[in-house]
Amino acid sequence: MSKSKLTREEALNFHLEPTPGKWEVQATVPMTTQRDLSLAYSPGVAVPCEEIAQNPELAYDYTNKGNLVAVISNGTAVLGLGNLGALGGKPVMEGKSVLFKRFADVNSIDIELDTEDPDEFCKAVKLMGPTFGGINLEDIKAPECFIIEQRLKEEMDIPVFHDDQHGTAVICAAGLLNALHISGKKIEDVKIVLNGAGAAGIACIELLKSMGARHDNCIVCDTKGVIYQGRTEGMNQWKSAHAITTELRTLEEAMKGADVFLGVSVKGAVTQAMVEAMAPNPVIFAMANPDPEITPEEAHEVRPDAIVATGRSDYPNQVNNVLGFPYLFRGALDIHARAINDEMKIACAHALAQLAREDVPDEVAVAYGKTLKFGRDYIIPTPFDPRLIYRIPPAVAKAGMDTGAARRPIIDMDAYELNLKTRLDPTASILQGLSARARAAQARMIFAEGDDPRVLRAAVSYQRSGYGKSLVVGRVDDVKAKLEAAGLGDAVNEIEVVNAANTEHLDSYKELLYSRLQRKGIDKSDVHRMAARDRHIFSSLMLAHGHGDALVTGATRKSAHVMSRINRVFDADADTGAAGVTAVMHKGRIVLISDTLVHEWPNEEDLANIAERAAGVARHLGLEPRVAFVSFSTFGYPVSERAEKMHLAPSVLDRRGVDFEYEGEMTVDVALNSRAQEAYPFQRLTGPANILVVPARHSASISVKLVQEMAGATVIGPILAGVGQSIQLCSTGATANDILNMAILAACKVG
Ligand SMILES: NC(=O)C1=CN([C@@H]2O[C@H](COP(=O)(O)OP(=O)(O)OC[C@H]3O[C@@H](n4cnc5c(N)ncnc54)[C@H](OP(=O)(O)O)[C@@H]3O)[C@@H](O)[C@H]2O)C=CC1
Ligand SMILES: CC(=O)C(=O)O
Ligand SMILES: [Mg+2]
Repeated sequence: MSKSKLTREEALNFHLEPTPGKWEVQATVPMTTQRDLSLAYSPGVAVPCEEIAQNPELAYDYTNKGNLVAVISNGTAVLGLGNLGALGGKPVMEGKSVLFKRFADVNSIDIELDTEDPDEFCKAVKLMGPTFGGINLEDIKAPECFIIEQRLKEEMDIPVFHDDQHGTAVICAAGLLNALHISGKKIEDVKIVLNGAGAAGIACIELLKSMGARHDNCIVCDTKGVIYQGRTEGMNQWKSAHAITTELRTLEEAMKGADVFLGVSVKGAVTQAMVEAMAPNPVIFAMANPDPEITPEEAHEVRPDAIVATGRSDYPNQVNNVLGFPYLFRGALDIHARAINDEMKIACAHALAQLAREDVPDEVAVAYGKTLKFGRDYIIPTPFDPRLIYRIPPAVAKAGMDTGAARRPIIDMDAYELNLKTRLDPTASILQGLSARARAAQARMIFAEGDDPRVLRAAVSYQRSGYGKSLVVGRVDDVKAKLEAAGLGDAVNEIEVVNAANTEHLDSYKELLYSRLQRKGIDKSDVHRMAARDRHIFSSLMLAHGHGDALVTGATRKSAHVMSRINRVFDADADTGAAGVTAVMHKGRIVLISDTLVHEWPNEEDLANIAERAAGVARHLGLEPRVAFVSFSTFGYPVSERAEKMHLAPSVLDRRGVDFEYEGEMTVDVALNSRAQEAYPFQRLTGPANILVVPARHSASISVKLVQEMAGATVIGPILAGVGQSIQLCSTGATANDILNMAILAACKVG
């Protein structure tokens, strides 16, 4: 893991928490009552069973087959790491499964088969056919992968697709189309050197030849060097098909004057001298994972005119099959395809190439923290481009329908595209955007509770993920011991540990504190104790003096206690209009609830302030605010003294003339459900509310915790808004990852 700042510990922790591995199964139907049980299982389940037995096509309607893909491997070519065995490859296969879900809403499970025998492998996969809508073969070494895929394609009636072959080939072709366009060369004319004649290599060169590359212009190399006519060592029929008549014998010789280098071999297989010998404006796709054949830095050092791509996300131009397999299968599943054929793959390559040439939406620029424009450093869309989901599958589906691969053609392509737009979880892009903004902000983050191992892990992640400097308040020896116990011993030299004993600013901190508290019955010795011994106060003083840009605390003490300490230094209280806003995310929906932190029992003016604070947070998160003042009554019924302030709060906002939608009072179902809103045609919200202003802090806490515990919603916050300083409070049950998320919010100054 050379370039990125990921450490082995982080990689292991990521896989260990919150539960071992990377995914779990969830039911999509209610499973609560006796009746649910009778429907989901015996006797109700018998009905769809009988229907499907009569007409197998109905499995696409009554089971999850139509949106379920198996990622199947025997672990014989795990990335570029070699034969790690079936179990050794499982983390990669679990990873592919979650990528399917994240990028194309395809449900996927990984299956690791403990065999290197193609017959056994094929038999196992074929027998599983009824379960799945498609089979994604992964990380199976050549030449067995060719035999396996060919046989399964013949024997199965669902798409069988070896991702390392065709996924890679499709992305490589898309990137190459654009790279050649930029360097002003034609695919028919260029001399291509391919290093690696395995699964990925053979498929790449075949696809490029089918798109116009000339056989005699393509030199293929493997561990034995150039594959030439008459070579006998290390050969197989798939390599032979690409053998050429040539005197060249080594990769080094082949690279002289080459226009294009394609690497799907291993780390470091290419030297700077080889790259130096290439033709003007060379194209170098060093696609080996996790480390490329040559790094972009090394290539550019000797050839500044090169267009360089790798398989990694931490360099520009990520030529990686993650841009292909989710969308190829999405398109194929949506037409109940029998196969993914060449036309579908080529359509995918062209759609990807085309997308990269178009204007990049702002949200992508935000997510990557930089502007992307078609050119040498942007020849292929980035994996987080939100257009991929609605641009690539329609192209694939259409090609499948045009070539007879569809069992159920799509009639209305416009409706299909609209449907694809709604498939992705919007919360993922919100978090992604925040993370990019935090990275751009490079905030010096004060972590007040350096004696807590979760906080220390979050602080190390914050800094190592490139968000900025971590300033940890704690004792140096204690921090060191706790980092060592967490397996992060080397991080003690990276993060900065600050405390009253090692700061030169203690006197000015005390001065500020005294000036604020002298008329509140606090004397100088109290002030010394507070500044020197209370980490929340000490951290707040650091922030007040600009000795850090933002503060995260609250993981070790209840928020009321922490707020009282912060308020010694700042005015973060109800009188000054501060408010706590909690983001609740569930099933692709995000709702902000407020005030979850500051006001105990707000009046209508306070409620209007809270709405304004929450609207500000919503806009920071990229949401257009729609506020509902919620209660147990809707527009005055039932009449109740307790609901009156919720009834009056909208009129306070009317008076203020704010620039966002608001309405109330109403019950939560009316607020969140546009059907329920139809019963009140006069109401002014243009859709379901995304901000709920609740009557009191207890109802805020009850609502958040109820959806968290009952529905398993993801909760971020409370975000402290309206303080003028960036301070975020974690909950005492926060994990290291939750704390990191709060630091990211603090860095973005969301409050
Ligand atoms: N960026 C992306 O999206 C993808 C990247 N890859 C990467 O491509 C690489 C190969 O994967 P895959 O095709 O599945 O694996 P295979 O095992 O099927 O093939 C590996 C090929 O690389 C050749 N090779 C190994 N070492 C060298 C070397 N030093 N010089 C020249 N050739 C060498 C092998 O030669 P021989 O035949 O002589 O043994 C073989 O032909 C991996 O690094 C993988 O991570 C794969 C898929 C997608
Ligand atoms: C990306 C991928 O599939 C590989 O490196 O094997
Ligand atoms: Mg792979």
